[in-house]
Amino acid sequence: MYQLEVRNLTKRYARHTAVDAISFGIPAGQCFGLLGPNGAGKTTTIEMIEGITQPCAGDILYKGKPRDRQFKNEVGIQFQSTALMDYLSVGEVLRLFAGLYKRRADLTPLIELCHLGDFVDRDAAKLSGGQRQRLLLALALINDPEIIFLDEPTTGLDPQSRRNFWRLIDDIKAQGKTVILTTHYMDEAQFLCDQLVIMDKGKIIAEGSPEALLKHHFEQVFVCLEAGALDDVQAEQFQADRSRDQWQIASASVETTLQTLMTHQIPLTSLQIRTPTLDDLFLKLTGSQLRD
Ligand SMILES: Nc1ncnc2c1ncn2[C@@H]1O[C@H](COP(=O)(O)OP(=O)(O)OP(=O)(O)O)[C@@H](O)[C@H]1O
Repeated sequence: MYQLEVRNLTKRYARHTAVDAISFGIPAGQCFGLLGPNGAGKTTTIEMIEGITQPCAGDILYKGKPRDRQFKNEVGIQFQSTALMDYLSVGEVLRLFAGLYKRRADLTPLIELCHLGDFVDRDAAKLSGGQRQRLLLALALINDPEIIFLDEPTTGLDPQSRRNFWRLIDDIKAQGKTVILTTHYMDEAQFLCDQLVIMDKGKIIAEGSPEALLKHHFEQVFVCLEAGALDDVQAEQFQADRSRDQWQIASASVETTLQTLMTHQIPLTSLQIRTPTLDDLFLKLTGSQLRD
């Protein structure tokens, strides 16, 4: 049985269908990702599951039953901000929120888990972006939830803070909690998620583990050369695609491709070999880049 399941979940706004009869199931203890470009319907989906937005149609089941008080007690939601943070210290915010719940996590290990020990007495309003996200994460964990929802948790963070946050999510997963996140970063999805649903225009266009999805959709790797390495005639001959400032040749056999390039005396000094990513998958499925 899935810990959480949605069936034919649908949300319409006027004539626009933001989420179009999608179904998926999430086993306990996994990191489940909703991946897709802006406007795909990720936030609407997650907000319907959280109970913030009312679906137009479809079912949401928690442990096999419609969501009830138990669901409310056992989930944690990471919000983008809380107004209280402007007036209180980190420790005060945590204690205040802890007081709102019957079921609650022990604060000392929670502060340690979220690396907030050095900031307990600091004004929450004075935290950096990464520290602030860690406090919001700690607040989502304050009722010791079984499932935690994170909506675009690393948007706006610098690369180092993003990586630190990913490690933190791994630690939360190691405690057996289910993590449900939305993201439009394919590297984030690839690093964190056990299972993915890729959405576009309100529909699911692919689902599975990142590894299985890539294996299923790609037999090739990409042989990449700088833009000046091929002229247009050669590019057509090698069926090379222009991607940013590179030529990209999809190759089922790197040896054969390299031999052919050498036979045609193509300069190989800029050569790079790249395995397909979820960005490539999205491009293949929709004809557009995940991030535009
Ligand atoms: N309250 C609303 N009223 C009308 N349309 C809405 C409303 N909320 C969302 N939409 C529309 O529904 C679609 C899906 O939006 P949603 O925010 O779920 O996408 P998303 O995948 O989370 O995108 P992003 O990554 O930009 O947050 C978009 O076209 C959006 O404009």
